[in-house]
Amino acid sequence: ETRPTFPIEMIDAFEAQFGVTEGKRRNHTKGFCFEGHLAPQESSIALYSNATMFKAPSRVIGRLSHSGGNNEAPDNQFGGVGIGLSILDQDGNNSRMALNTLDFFPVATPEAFLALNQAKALGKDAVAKVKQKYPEIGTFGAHMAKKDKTVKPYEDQTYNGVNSFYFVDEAGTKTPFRWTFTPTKQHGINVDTGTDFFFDNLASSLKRGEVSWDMTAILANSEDDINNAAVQWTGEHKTVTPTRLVIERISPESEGRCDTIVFDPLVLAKGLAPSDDPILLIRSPVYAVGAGRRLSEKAE
Ligand code: HEM
Repeated sequence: ETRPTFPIEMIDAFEAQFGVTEGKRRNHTKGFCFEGHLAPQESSIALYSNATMFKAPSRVIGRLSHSGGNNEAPDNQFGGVGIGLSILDQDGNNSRMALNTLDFFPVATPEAFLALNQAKALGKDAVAKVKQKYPEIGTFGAHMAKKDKTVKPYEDQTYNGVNSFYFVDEAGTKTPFRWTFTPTKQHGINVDTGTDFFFDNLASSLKRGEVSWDMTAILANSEDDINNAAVQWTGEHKTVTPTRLVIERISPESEGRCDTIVFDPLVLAKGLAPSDDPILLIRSPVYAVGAGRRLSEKAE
């Protein structure tokens, strides 16, 4: 149970850390829109989920973005990136997803994430204190230190759901899983690089061929921690790839259809359900508070 003011405190912490770009998102601020579709793949998904999006093609409006609240985040330096999807299936149901390039989350609870972000606005000493209180931040830091820091365009990234969800079948049986979107090929960097080349690179990749990801679900083993996003699932896992995300076209936010969409991961059609992961459950009200601020700035 989190206090009602938590989402406001969380958005205030992003604003203290990054400042405000009026009318823009408070996190994942820099990005652009795309449109595309989902193409169903493995019919064995019917064992786990009766979602329409896995049976018939769906339309997608999405957004690719840099993590963090810096609207000038450079494309030519390593950093986290993300993808948001708003999926309209053939029965008219809408589902939303937002994934990023983390292998697991730095903290297990909303309270720890708030403390970490408030500390980042204050400086190194404050962050060191938060790290002492939440040792999982150290585990995460050690993992990130070993990660390949090669700059990759949005279309070459693997995106992870980080939080767990459930597939739900016709009988209501639930199967816990985590998403991982794997690019079906590597496109590489094909344009001049600078602080802003991701849009042009994706435009060029689209001209050369299909830009797509296999949307693979990693099914939980019995010992996996479902409700703790700070714990990575390791070892052998059963997977199923119910569908493929295909990008058709991209547009700047000012011209695209994604800008007013809130990629709230709790908007889910039948066949999918959220886990009890507290990090997942807090995202919905936090994104809503952020959306309230940015959309009212636009309305002024
Ligand atoms: C407590 C944890 C988290 C907080 C407080 C948080 C906060 C936010 C906020 C404020 C936004 C902007 C929302 C908007 O204005 O519409 C955002 C966007 C986003 N978040 Fe999170 N987030 C959290 C966890 C996560 C996790 C675990 C993931 C991925 C696995 C994720 C992926 C994304 C992505 C991809 C976007 C951009 C979506 C778009 O293009 O609008 N976030 N987040």
